[in-house]
Amino acid sequence: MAEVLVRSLTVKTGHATLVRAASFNLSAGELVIIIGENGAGKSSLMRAVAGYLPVTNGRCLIDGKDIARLKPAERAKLMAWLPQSPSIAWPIRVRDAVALGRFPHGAVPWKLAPTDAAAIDKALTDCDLDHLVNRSITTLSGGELARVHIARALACDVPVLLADEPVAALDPRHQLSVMQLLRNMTERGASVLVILHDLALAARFADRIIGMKGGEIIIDSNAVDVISPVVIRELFGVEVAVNHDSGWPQPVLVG
Ligand SMILES: Nc1ncnc2c1ncn2[C@@H]1O[C@H](COP(=O)(O)OP(=O)(O)OP(=O)(O)O)[C@@H](O)[C@H]1O
Repeated sequence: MAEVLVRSLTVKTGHATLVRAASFNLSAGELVIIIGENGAGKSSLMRAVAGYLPVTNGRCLIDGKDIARLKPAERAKLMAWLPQSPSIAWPIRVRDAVALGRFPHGAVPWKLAPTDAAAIDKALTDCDLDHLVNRSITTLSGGELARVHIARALACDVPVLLADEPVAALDPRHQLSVMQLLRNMTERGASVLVILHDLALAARFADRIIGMKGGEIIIDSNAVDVISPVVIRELFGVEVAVNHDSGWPQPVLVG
């Protein structure tokens, strides 16, 4: 279990400010979802939290330790980051690609401890990849490959998971099952931060939703507060009607 505290985080590159004074908490057992228009700064914020983008001002702490000061090996034991467009350059088998997720625990694919093998097998099954374990990743469809990357992140089995649009390439059934997997992780105590463009999925699964615009956090609240016509108009410049019949706010584009 781990807690992430982000305080007044600013990221600048050249003359551009990608993230401006962002502050939020990600506690153990929480699923927090970031939404916002293209270019709002969501990925930049997540990359900075993950320690892969230099922070200009502010701090990002994990259990009180400054993430930027952690050695990569220490950080990898605490936090997994699934980028928006992950890539593995070699034509390796699906199972070996997922096994890469066990590197932070000292595993190598040709010498897996029983705990490593169990984590890999569970991630493969959870991501509906059992029938593809021996396929080369270069032969997979876009959605199948996306599920391999998600499985690799799940196999890390670390306290904090950051995932940048993990379900964008998935069909509705796999979108729901992956979001449910993330929810299950939080129920076991993990802290999960996800970027999503699907507002209905965000509303259904999030404990909190962070709305970003122009590099700033505009709102950080529950789904009912964020998925409202006023806030969605401010964040995205579109009109929505919101239906609450299913127990969570479901936005529908209107006009
Ligand atoms: N190295 C850079 N130099 C200049 N501008 C950059 C750089 N990296 C990112 N940006 C800009 O910063 C802004 C935020 O980018 P970011 O990738 O964080 O957006 P995002 O909210 O994740 O968008 P999307 O929904 O399209 O993935 C964008 O306008 C992008 O063009």
